[in-house]
Amino acid sequence: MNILLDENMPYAHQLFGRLGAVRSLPGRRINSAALGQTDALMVRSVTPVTASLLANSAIRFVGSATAGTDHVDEAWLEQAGIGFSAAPGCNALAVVEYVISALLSLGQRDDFLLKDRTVGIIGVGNVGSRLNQRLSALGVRTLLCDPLRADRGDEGDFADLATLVREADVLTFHTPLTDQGAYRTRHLVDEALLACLPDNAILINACRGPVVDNAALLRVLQTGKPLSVVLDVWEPEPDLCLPLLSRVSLATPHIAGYSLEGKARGTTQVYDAFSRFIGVNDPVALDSLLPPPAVASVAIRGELDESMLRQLVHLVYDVRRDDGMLRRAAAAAGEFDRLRRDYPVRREWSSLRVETDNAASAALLAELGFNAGLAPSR
Ligand SMILES: NC(=O)C1=CN([C@@H]2O[C@H](COP(=O)(O)OP(=O)(O)OC[C@H]3O[C@@H](n4cnc5c(N)ncnc54)[C@H](O)[C@@H]3O)[C@@H](O)[C@H]2O)C=CC1
Ligand SMILES: O=C(O)C(=O)[C@H](O)COP(=O)(O)O
Repeated sequence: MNILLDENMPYAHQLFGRLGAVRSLPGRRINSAALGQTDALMVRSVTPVTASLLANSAIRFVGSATAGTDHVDEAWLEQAGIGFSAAPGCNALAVVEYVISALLSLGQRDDFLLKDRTVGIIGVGNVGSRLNQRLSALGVRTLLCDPLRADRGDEGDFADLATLVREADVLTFHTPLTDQGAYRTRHLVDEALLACLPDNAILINACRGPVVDNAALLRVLQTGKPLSVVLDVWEPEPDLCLPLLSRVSLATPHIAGYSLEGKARGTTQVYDAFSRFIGVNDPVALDSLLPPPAVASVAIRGELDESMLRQLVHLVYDVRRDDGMLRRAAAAAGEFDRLRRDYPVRREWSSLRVETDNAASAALLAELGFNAGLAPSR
């Protein structure tokens, strides 16, 4: 069995090596000539998986260690009889932690409390629903927009996008990138929507670059309209529009989902799916792979306020580090992908043990996903 891997998949050599001969390549260099006699291909989001890649290949299975699947022609794979699995939800918590870090950072910069803001979440799937749960635990008012779920009759209070634009202080987008049908998301944020945003609104895109019309966004920012913009994803990638970069509040190189846990879960989910596909029963426990975190525990006292929460959140992950990294490197060719390839180890909140002497704080921290414990006060 010959297996070709995207090089940006932690633990993949170790795991897929149990099933066959493995080699890896940068995702953007995986093309039909590179496939040779490969039987199974494991990609991330930068490799378009289409008929032109696979039509004359021996590939029987494709895994994508990502939540998004807009790079994969799933209909073609199905009619070609090629197995496929993505990794739904693998990095949802990482994106949530990215968004909350961004909001707490902007709150510190602009002197507002998150709990006084209304956050509109567009796309209430794996990321959006977890973001809603954590923000609600923090007492933040949220408004939810997911017309597919609303039309399906899912439980929940769903509003339309126009309501969120009117009523929310923050709009954060967590939809797939789609081009067809009533729910298409390409350029969901266009010039008309941007014009309707109230002054001082916060716009976050951590899903796919083209969900926001980047040229329209630049034009609006150039007029001096006061907006705070957080962009993790760009239109197009890996090319960066430097004038846009210079006008956004936080800019990162498509790493919102790049916690070690998130990337490792992506690998294990496609490993489990491929194992099942070839009839091997060898499930992998994520915890058996992960190293201990650099910062393992911390003790706090008293009631948790937003400033203390910000410090805890940023002890684990601070989006401003990645913003600085991108701004320092952005002008040079190839840096967007290099920053992603050499991304430093980043852990999720669950990796931090927080001991507190306050029962309410312990309960809140546990609800937020920290490894919280109540310690007797001394
Ligand atoms: N920046 C990053 O590193 C990451 C980006 N992503 C992107 O974020 C997207 C969302 O991730 P998940 O929540 O895991 O996906 P998901 O598939 O669990 O949820 C997506 C939700 O968006 C909804 N939706 C679809 N069209 C919509 C529309 N027109 N308006 C409002 N809602 C709509 C769907 O009904 C679904 O509930 C992924 O498709 C991927 O493209 C995901 C993970 C990491
Ligand atoms: O899972 C997704 O969807 C993502 O956007 C990934 O976090 C992106 O990572 P790469 O596939 O570009 O390494």
